[in-house]
Amino acid sequence: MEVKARAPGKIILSGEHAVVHGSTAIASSIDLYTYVSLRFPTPSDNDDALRLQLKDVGLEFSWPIGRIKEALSEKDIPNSAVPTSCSIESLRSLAALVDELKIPEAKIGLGAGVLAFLWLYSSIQGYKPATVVITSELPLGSGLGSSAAFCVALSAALLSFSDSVNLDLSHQGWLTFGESELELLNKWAFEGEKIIHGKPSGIDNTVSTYGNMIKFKSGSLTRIKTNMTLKMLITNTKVGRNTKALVAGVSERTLRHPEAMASVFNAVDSISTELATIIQSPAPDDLSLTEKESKIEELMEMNQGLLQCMGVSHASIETVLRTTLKYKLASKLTGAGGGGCVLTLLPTLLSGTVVDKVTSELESCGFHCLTAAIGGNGVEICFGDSS
Ligand SMILES: Nc1ncnc2c1ncn2[C@@H]1O[C@H](COP(=O)(O)OP(=O)(O)O)[C@@H](O)[C@H]1O
Ligand SMILES: C[C@@](O)(CCOP(=O)(O)O)CC(=O)O
Ligand SMILES: [Mg+2]
Repeated sequence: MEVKARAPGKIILSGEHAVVHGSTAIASSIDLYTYVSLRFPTPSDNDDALRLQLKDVGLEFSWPIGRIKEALSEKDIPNSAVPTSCSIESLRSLAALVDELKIPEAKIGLGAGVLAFLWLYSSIQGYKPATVVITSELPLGSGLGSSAAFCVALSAALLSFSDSVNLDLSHQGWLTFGESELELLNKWAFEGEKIIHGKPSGIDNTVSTYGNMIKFKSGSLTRIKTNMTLKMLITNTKVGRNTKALVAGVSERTLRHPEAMASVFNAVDSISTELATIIQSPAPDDLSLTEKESKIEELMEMNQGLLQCMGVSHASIETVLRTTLKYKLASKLTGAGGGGCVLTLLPTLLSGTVVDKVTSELESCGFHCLTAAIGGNGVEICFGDSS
């Protein structure tokens, strides 16, 4: 029996970083997914290893299952119903296993993902041999939430073969979880994100779990019902960066300038609140669609300015901002910044010719533009053949 899970990536429309410090943020899922397939060997396979294939980076690892048990020997019997943080001791023992893998220096960021995998696997499934295969449509480490999609899809696949969820194994095609199961899965995914990000707000795993658009503040979500279609151009600067380091940098700046940064976070909170009001306001209300879009553009520019104050912009991001401004289009970074992806609002009345021109100018700078549908389902699973 095999299970396949898929979880979407996300864009943050406003409030990244500030959300880690308690401000409101708005995020939406996108139709680019990470897929995790999980298969247990049959007794005749006589296989006693846990195998992990990371297809996107062309790497494959395996551990005799006894080595993982040994590394986590002080741990209680795994309980998939109780999301548990990885202790410092367990993290140290698992990190020693990951060190042995000799991951190439250029791909060293993957170590954190492998650590999160080992923690989630052993906590939810215990010490059983299995093969786990991961593929993704998301660029890794670019601000589109690949780490969260990885943790959410992994938690979904692992939980679907646990005692903690009750699913119809004969269902054909993609299947969603019930509310309490989603809550459990989201909590496990958050534990994985903590290993990858250090201090995540939880917005990325939450939007990947539930899908659509959400307002998120201090760990709690409000689902947003959109009353307008937002179209965004996503430009990947292809400048690599690491969310953990950027989040830590903002926290250090906050320690150095607590009052100034509190004002910055407060301003971001107001921007996100106003953005949510605009997006949710009834379609034919006193603000026309064009007026709504102009307000959103202004809020995006203001948010970008505040992200610069936090120290997470980058020369490549500034190039995207300048380029899109030539076409009177507003942009902001999305995710952790420091490179990665930039969002540009494409207003409803914008002509296709302008979109083509701005795209080709951005691509001539060496960037990669993509369009992704905003919103859509959160995590889903499929038993058997999921093609
Ligand atoms: N498909 C994947 N295969 C392997 N590792 C992944 C995958 N997706 C995410 N990761 C892990 O997540 C890390 C990137 O997370 P992060 O720096 O938060 O950027 P983002 O979440 O914006 O893509 C990678 O370095 C890796 O450890
Ligand atoms: C910067 C932050 O707000 C979002 C990070 O997103 P990403 O990993 O860059 O896709 C961090 C967080 O909220 O946990
Ligand atoms: Mg991430």
